[in-house]
Amino acid sequence: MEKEKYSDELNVAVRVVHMACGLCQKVQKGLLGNALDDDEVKSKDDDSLVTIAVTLTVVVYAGASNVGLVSTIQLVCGHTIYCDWSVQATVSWILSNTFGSENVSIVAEEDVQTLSKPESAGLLGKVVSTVNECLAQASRYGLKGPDKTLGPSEILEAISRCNSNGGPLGRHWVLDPVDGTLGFVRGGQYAVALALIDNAEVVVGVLGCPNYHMKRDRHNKQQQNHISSEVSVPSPDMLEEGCVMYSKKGTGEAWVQPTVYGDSIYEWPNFAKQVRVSPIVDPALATFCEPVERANSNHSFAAGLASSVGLRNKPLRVYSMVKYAAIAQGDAEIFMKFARAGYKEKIWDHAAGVLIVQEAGGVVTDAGGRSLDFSKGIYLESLDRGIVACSGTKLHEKLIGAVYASWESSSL
Ligand SMILES: Nc1ncnc2c1ncn2[C@@H]1O[C@H](COP(=O)(O)OS(=O)(=O)O)[C@@H](OP(=O)(O)O)[C@H]1O
Ligand SMILES: [Mg+2]
Ligand SMILES: [Mg+2]
Ligand SMILES: [Mg+2]
Repeated sequence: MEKEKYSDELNVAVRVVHMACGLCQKVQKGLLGNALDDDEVKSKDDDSLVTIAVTLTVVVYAGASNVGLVSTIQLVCGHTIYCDWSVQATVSWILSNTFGSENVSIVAEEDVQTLSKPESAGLLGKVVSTVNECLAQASRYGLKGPDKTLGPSEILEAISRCNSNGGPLGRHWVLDPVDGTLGFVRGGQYAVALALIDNAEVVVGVLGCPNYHMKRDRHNKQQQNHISSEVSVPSPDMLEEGCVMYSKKGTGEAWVQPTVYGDSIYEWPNFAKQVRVSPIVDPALATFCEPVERANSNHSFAAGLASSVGLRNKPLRVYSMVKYAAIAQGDAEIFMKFARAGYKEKIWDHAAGVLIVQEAGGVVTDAGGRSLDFSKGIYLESLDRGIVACSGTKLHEKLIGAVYASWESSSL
């Protein structure tokens, strides 16, 4: 692939995901209010994950009447939904405005059905003001925002323009405006995921992880800037909590930047640091991550595989595509997801993360060892049982072998 191919797309995608992370962080802060103090924010010993320890649910239950509980739950749902729509509108508007709406096909998670109803006027008002506030920051990221404030119909139009079904031919942007909804409302991990698919191949992947920090590395010699010619590199001790990870197909490289919004010490133009998967090949030293909710992945099947290949560490349960980011920067070696039979995985839940892990040196396949097929529309059709992402081929082969063996023995 020529070096410059998809550079403009990557450039814009990284910037708009940075903007969207700022939007989400503001909404999440509003959602959690002032209930969380600094000492409630826990860092793991290895500094790999930052997790807010007190979930919103606990905050709600502590001293709420049933009426209060119901209204708080409604508030939580409202916040989540308006954040998703706001990000989708923002990304859609920027992509269409930059590349021309006639050239842009976007496959995204949200639609405008609920938002267009008369009873959703209040919610729509919030989305409109949130999007305009975010787009007003566009120039800070080197992007062009609208000349005047967008009205409700323009915002609805931007959201509903993301109604492409993708497919095997041509270019399609793929967007999950907020992935890991539960993580978002619980003050934990979530991601903004944007990818570009060209003729069924993921060619650009960007993962915004507002609560996940880049690996601290005092002696990193590979700080570079792909997004701008100027760059400011502050002291590595002062790293903020959020990051944006990105990659372009065929480069063999994946990069991470700290987020720049809010109180961040960073400013655009931002610096970038290369990420690489973990070198660990011994299963006894490896860590696997998986979805938090049992409803989303079969924890006991994953535990069986883990023990049969000799994994000893406890699983790292993390919301959202941050799991792919964790593999890409070497915080964990394996990600497994085995949804219940009948559930069909959607392309926006994986496209960006898969490319980033692969370009950072990892391997991602279905549980039968086949590549994921992004050519069949919004679903990963014919996915064999689940997804297995590893930091390298040795661990991957062991896990796929274990899936095969467990299947054989269960069908005896
Ligand atoms: N039943 C079922 N099985 C498997 N997967 C499902 C299921 N239902 C939903 N989803 C999709 O999973 C996305 C969230 O995945 P996570 O890894 O964050 O799950 S978890 O909350 O940590 O358990 C989630 O993405 P978001 O909706 O963007 O949060 C869904 O697309
Ligand atoms: Mg999702
Ligand atoms: Mg989502
Ligand atoms: Mg969802």
